[in-house]
Amino acid sequence: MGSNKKGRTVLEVGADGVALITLINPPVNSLSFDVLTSLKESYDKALQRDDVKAIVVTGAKGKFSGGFDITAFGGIQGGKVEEPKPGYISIDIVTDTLEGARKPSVAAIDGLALGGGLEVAMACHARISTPTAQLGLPELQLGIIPGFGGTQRLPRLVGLSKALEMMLMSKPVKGQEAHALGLVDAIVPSDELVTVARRWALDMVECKKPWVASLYKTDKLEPLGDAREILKFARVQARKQAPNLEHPQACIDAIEEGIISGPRAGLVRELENFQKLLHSDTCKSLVHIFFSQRGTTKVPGVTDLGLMPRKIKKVAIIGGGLMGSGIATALILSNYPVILKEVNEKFLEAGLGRVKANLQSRVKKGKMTQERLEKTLSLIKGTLDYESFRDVDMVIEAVIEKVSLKQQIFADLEKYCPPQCILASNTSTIDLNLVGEKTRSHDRIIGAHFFSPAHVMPLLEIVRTQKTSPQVIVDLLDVGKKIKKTPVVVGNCTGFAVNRVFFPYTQAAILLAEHGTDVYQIDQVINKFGMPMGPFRLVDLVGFGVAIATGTQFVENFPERSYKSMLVPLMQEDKRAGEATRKGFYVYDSKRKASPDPEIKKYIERARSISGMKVDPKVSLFLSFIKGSLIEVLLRVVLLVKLKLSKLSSKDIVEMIFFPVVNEACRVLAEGIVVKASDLDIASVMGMGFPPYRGGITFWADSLGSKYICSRLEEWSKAYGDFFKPCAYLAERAAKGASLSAPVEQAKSRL
Ligand SMILES: C[C@H](O)CC(=O)SCCNC(=O)CCNC(=O)[C@H](O)C(C)(C)COP(=O)(O)OP(=O)(O)OC[C@H]1O[C@@H](n2cnc3c(N)ncnc32)[C@H](O)[C@@H]1OP(=O)(O)O
Repeated sequence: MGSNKKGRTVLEVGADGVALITLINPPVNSLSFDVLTSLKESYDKALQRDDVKAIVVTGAKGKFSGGFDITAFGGIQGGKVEEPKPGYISIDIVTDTLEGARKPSVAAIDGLALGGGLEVAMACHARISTPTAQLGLPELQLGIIPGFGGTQRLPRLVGLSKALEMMLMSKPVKGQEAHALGLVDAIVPSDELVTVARRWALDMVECKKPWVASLYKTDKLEPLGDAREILKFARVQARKQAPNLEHPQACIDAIEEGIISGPRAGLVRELENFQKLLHSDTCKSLVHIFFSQRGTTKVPGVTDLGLMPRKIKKVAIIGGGLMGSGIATALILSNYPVILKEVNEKFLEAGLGRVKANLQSRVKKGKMTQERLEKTLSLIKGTLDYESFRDVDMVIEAVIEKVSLKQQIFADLEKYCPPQCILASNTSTIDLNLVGEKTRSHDRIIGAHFFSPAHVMPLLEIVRTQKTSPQVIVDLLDVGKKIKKTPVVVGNCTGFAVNRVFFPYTQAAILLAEHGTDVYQIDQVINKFGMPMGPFRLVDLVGFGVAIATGTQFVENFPERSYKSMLVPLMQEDKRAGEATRKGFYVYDSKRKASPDPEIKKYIERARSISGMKVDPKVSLFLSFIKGSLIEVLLRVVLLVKLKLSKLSSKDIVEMIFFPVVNEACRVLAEGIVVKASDLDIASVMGMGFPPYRGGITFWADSLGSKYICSRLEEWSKAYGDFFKPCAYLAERAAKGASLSAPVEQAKSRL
C-alpha cells in the first residue's frame, strides 16, 4: 500500500483452504475507495488461487466496518475526488464479485457492520456475528440512502416491514436480534468468531450449510399486494414525520422498484437515487452535522493537553425540581451513584418522586424493565444536609435562578466537599463568576447547563469562565459522554450559547405580531420550516413566568437590540400563563391539544398601543405636536398601514425571525463564546430543535450568504429599529463576501 492510500485489505490464506480478508481502515474500518478497490483485488486473488476453497471477510480490531467513508463525501460533492463509474461498487464489486463469486463466503462480524459495511456483509453467503455487534443501515441519517444494494438485500433477509423500520429510522439492531430476524446465521463469542466463520465457509463448500445469495431470496418478502400496502403506509408515515425531506421517499422508491421489477432493476434505481441524493443540500447539511457533533469534544487548549478525565464515582445534586430531578435521572441511568439534596422532607420526597416517574415513563415505553428500574433507583439517595457531601467528586447545583442563594450554596459547598470536587451550576443565565464570588474555588467552578427535560434532551452546555481549569472541563466532557449527551463548551455570558443566540427568536415573533402578522401563521410557517414548534407555541410550553424572567435578562443586558413588548406580561396579568394554565397564545384541552384563540387579537392591540410602533423620530416629534388632533389620528392610521406586516410571505416570516438569530450568532462568534461556528450549529440543533437537515444556524445562514442576510437586516432596521441592526461581525463578513463560519481571527475569546 502506498503511504497516501486510505485503508486497505489484507488477504491471508490458511492451511484449511480458507482465505481471510480483513478490512483495515482505522478507526472504524470505513470503506474508502482504496479499501473497496483493495477488497476487489483480494477477492480476485482468492478466487484465482487453487488453494482457496472459501472466503471469510472480517474487520480489523473488533470492528467489521462503519460503512462508506463519510470523510470522502465533501470531496465527491466538491468534485475533488474522482468517483468510480456508476455501478462499479454496487454492481461490479458487491454484487458480481462478492455475491456472484464461485466460492462461498462468510462475513465474520464483530463491533459494527453499518451502512456499506452491512451491505458488504449481506453480499456474503452467510453471516456470523457476536451478540453485541451493531448491524444497520443508518444512511438516511446522512441524507442519502443505502447505495451498495442495501435497499434490495435487507428486505429479502428480514422482511419488508423490519427493513423499512431499520432504514427509515436509521436504527441498528444488536447481533442477538439480527439472529432472530434472519440477518445473521449464527451468534458466537468474539474470540471464536473467525474460527466458526472459517468452519461455516468450509461447510458450505461441502454442502453442509446453505449457500445463499441474499439478492435472490424471496421467502421473507411479503406477497405483492401486502408489500404494496406496507410501502404505501411507510410513504405516508415518512411524509408525515419528515415533510421537508425527499430521501426517505427515494429509499422507498428503490425498495419498491426491486419488489415490483426485480432486484437488478432495484439496484439500478437505488444507484440513481443515491447519486442524486449525495449531491443534495440535505446530505451536505447532515454530513456537516455528523462531523460537527464529533468535533464538539475537540477544544483547543483543553483536550489537546494530554489530560485524562478523573473518575467520578459519586455525584451530588442540589435541588430536586424539574431540572435537578431530570439531571439525577440522566446520571443514575448511566450508573452514577447520586445524592439528591433538598431543603425539607416534602420537597425531597417530591424530587425523588419525579426521578421515579421519569424512570416509570421509560418502563411504560418499553425502554426499561421494572427490574432495571428498581436497580437504577437504588443508585439515588436523598439528603437534607451536606454531611454526605464529604466524599463526592462532583456537585451540580440546580436551584432557582437567584444569585444570593447560589452564592450561599457555593460557599457551603467549599466547606463540605473535598478540595478537588467539581462545583457545577445548572444556571441558564447567571454569570458564573458571580455564583462563585464568595468562594476561592474559581478554578473548579463550571456551568453544566442541561435542557429540559434533562434526561431526554441531548445537549449539555459546558460553561467555562476564564478561571475554570482545563482538567475540570475534561472531567465534565467525559461525564457528558457517559450520560450520552453531546457537550458543547462555551464561554461565560448572558444566556451562554443557546439561549443567547435564540433570544431574538421570540422577540422577532412578537415584533411581527405587533406589526400585524398573524400569530398562528408565524407558528405554522416556522413549524413548516422544520422547527418542532413555532415561537408562540414554545412560549406556551416554557410558561410565561420563565419566558418573562429570561426575557428580562436579555432586555437588561442587551437593551439596544432588544424588542421590548408588553404582550406576554399583559396576557399573564389575565392569568394566561401558557400550557400549564391551559391558556396562553393557544387554548389547550384536557389532552393538551392546542387550538388558536381569537381573543389573542385583543392583547396584541393593547401591547401595540403600549409599545407604539417604531417610527421615524422626526415623525414622532411631529406627532407629539399635533397630539389629539384629527390629523394625528389620520397620520397614525397611515403609518400603521405602512408598517403593517400583515401580508408577509412565508419566506419573509422565516427570514425576519431567523436573521436576527443569525445576527446574534455572529456576535457570539465575534466574542469567542464558542470555539467554532460548527459548535453553534450543534447547539442550535440539539438545544433548540433547529432542523439538522439545514445544517444548524450558521451553516444555514452561509447557504444564503452573509451579504444577503446583512442587506435584509439593514433594510428592516431602517423601518423597524435597531432590533434588526446588523452587528459589526456580520457587516464586515458581508462587505468581504466572506462566510460567517470562517474562523474568527482576533476574537476577544472568552474561552
Ligand atoms: C453506500 C453506503 O450505503 C453509504 C454508507 O455506508 S454511508 C455510512 C454509513 N455509516 C454510518 O452512518 C455510521 C456512521 N458512524 C457512526 O454512527 C458512529 O461513528 C459509530 C457507531 C460507527 C461509532 O461511534 P462511536 O464509537 O461513538 O465513535 P465516533 O466518535 O462516532 O466515531 C469514531 C471516529 O470514526 C469516524 N467515523 C465513524 N464512522 C465513519 C465513517 N463511516 N466514515 C468515516 N469516518 C467515520 C468518526 O468521524 C470519528 O472520527 P474522529 O475520531 O476523528 O472524530
